[in-house]
Amino acid sequence: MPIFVGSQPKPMLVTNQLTFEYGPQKQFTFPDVTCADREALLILGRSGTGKTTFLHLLALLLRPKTGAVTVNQTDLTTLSPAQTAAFRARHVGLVYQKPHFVSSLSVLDNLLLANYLANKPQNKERARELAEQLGFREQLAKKTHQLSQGEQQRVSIARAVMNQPDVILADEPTSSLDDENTNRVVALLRQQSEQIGASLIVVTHDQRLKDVFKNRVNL
Ligand SMILES: Nc1ncnc2c1ncn2[C@@H]1O[C@H](COP(=O)(O)OP(=O)(O)OP(=O)(O)O)[C@@H](O)[C@H]1O
Repeated sequence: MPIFVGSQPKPMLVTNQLTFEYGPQKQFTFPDVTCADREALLILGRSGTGKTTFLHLLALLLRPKTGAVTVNQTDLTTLSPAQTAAFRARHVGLVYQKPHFVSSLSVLDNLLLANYLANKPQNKERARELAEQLGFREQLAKKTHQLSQGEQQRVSIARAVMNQPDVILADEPTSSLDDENTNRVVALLRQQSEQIGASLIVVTHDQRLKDVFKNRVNL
């Protein structure tokens, strides 16, 4: 259940007049979005409209040309690159379109890497608990490339919530999945974000998610 401050939910992530360009031929002006504390927001757009770009701006993996991104009342655009990386590691959980793992490490060590990058003690118990909940407990000792695509997706979700972030950002988490696995992944994202009290933002072109999320923005 969302927690309300007075009659208004507290904003967790807010963008203001974000623009970006890859070059003079590729310029973007994004709509302002607000995601309240502990709420879920779906950002829908066709392929090529800049969804990944937008998500990377929200995480400040890309710096906007103009505008601001505020997460939990911190304007990320005012932080240095080192401060941004530290803030992201502690407060933002990212589920990438294609999973990025360190292939030489086991599944367990990929999860623990999230703790390391956030400068937090390695929490094996949490990694095991998440693996149990997300159904890959038996795979922890394997290398990530030995997992199926669906299993890798679930490891990505676990890694994103290892540090109990304020916000989870997911890029096209369901586009390559069948209906059954789509429902499963959405349920897991929702369940995990509710469990840790995080806001959840999903960007996608997957129209199947349209009716699952009450709050929606079109890119
Ligand atoms: N590094 C880059 N340099 C130049 N152009 C880029 C770069 N990355 C993306 N683009 C272009 O910007 C546009 C938006 O890309 P983006 O990946 O954000 O779209 P998307 O909506 O996520 O697409 P998809 O749903 O197909 O993944 C595309 O036309 C893409 O070719």
